[in-house]
Amino acid sequence: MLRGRRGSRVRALEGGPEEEAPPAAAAVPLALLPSAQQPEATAEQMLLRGIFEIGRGSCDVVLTERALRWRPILPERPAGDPKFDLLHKEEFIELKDVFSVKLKRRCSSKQQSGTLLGITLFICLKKEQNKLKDSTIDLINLSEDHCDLWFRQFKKILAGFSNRPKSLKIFLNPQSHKKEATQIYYEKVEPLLKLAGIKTDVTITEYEGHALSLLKECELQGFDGVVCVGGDGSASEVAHALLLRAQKNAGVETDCLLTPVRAQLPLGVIPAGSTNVLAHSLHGVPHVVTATLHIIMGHIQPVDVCTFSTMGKLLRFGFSAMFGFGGRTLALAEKHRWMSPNQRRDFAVIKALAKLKPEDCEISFLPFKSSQDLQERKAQGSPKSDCSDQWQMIQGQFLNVSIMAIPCLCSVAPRGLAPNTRLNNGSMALIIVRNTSRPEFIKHLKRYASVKNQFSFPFVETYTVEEVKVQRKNNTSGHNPEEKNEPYEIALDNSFPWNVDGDLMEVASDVHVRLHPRLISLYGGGTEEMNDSKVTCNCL
Ligand SMILES: Nc1ncnc2c1ncn2[C@@H]1O[C@H](COP(=O)(O)OP(=O)(O)OP(=O)(O)O)[C@@H](O)[C@H]1O
Repeated sequence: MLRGRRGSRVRALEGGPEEEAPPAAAAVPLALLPSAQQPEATAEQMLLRGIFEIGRGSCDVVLTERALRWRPILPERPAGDPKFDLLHKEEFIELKDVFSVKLKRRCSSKQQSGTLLGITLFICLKKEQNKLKDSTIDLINLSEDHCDLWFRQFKKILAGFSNRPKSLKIFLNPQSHKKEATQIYYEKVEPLLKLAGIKTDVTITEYEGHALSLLKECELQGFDGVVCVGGDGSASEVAHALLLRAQKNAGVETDCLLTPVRAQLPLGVIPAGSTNVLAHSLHGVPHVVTATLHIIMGHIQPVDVCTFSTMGKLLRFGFSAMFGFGGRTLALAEKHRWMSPNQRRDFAVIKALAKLKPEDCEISFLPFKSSQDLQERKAQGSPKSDCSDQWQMIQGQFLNVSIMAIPCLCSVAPRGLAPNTRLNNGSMALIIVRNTSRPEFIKHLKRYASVKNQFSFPFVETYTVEEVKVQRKNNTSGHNPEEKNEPYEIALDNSFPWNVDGDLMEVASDVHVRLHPRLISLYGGGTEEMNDSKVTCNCL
């Protein structure tokens, strides 16, 4: 059993912003508050008081609306004993960190339910670097009546957390990464969901696009959220499907989509793919138990989403995109699916570097206007819609262009591919890498893994934007007819692949990317800055 030090709170998770019960739940871990701000036990309404054995001794235990507090019961203070205060110090947990309660019984093969020993509380602990961990606290008391009273009170308190899901629709991609998603789900995720009393309905996807086609029609009434177990491709497909469904339900035309409606259900992402950029960005770490506990605790974050359209037609919803080097690397990796995920990623990076070529493009973008900027413009009498004058245009030869609504944390870029973007700051990062020599470009790529700024090169430009339009100019510069290439390589030389959330998107014409603030809610908690992350790409 994991327990806090004497005199301290068992260090548990801080609550998400939409945590509802108990009424006065704090958003900051209490242990971090100055002592004057910590809730006084006396100031809270006491619900129950009794004696339980916790750890090795009997304790005086008090349950209030927001915390469980206990103090060891010690004999009279011996005169001048300095250890007394230390031993007598109070410990506590906040109830918002409790996700399940069970009666604890001695296992017995003969009896159906063994002798009652007490109550077990299941709690969510915060570990280092954004990780969460489940743990237990045993409250030992052999009295059936006593335990029953406390057990019912804990159940009542847990039922008050209305933001926590009670029923989830799960999509699991058995082919993700090295085909371990099924094992991850049944060994690590399902036991925790069961413990928390969450009902599940699992669909194992059979082909690419399966989750999308099911989500068009399937009944979602009665579910509190949808969860995807897989990599970025799967998570993005489910997010896209939820948003399409929301437009259809609201009767919104998806062509010329200016203001899409929000997805109705929150999405949980359990990382089980080759790249887990979405889960990593959401939780600060691609950790299965952390992702599961955020879902169980009902921690929800609204997240910005982009629409990708061409000629007024919606292509898809997504969180991030790249073209140029990033698009070609993915296209090459997809052609070599038979290799292991790491092998094909390294192979594709090296091959794309060997055949590095710029895209001749015109990129127009609408710079991000903060609400303060807009108020100032309004005060000057210019409405928001009148923004044609603000579009800026860049033309040239670009080695790589990234358009990202989320920071895109991943193993090769622990601070993120777009570290200046947040999950819901209403803007996208536009990162443009102009044509340069291969060694200079490699230097820039290597910076993603280091603590140095990857953008401090004269050939890299970054913008904070709301909209981007990409127009590809005739591009024949890359293909040398004297080079002996495989047919797919010639096709790749002439194609214009986009990497949208790790999925290939081939588009013949111009692409319009527009940001939609807080369009979907994802299960996840706030993240701490990562500073000593390990980098796991060794191909450069
Ligand atoms: N049964 C299946 N067989 C083949 N492909 C599938 C199946 N189920 C889902 N897919 C598709 O596989 C694609 C990639 O899956 P996913 O993202 O989960 O794993 P990955 O490729 O290992 O990870 P990443 O996309 O993060 O690199 C998704 O676009 C999804 O639609």
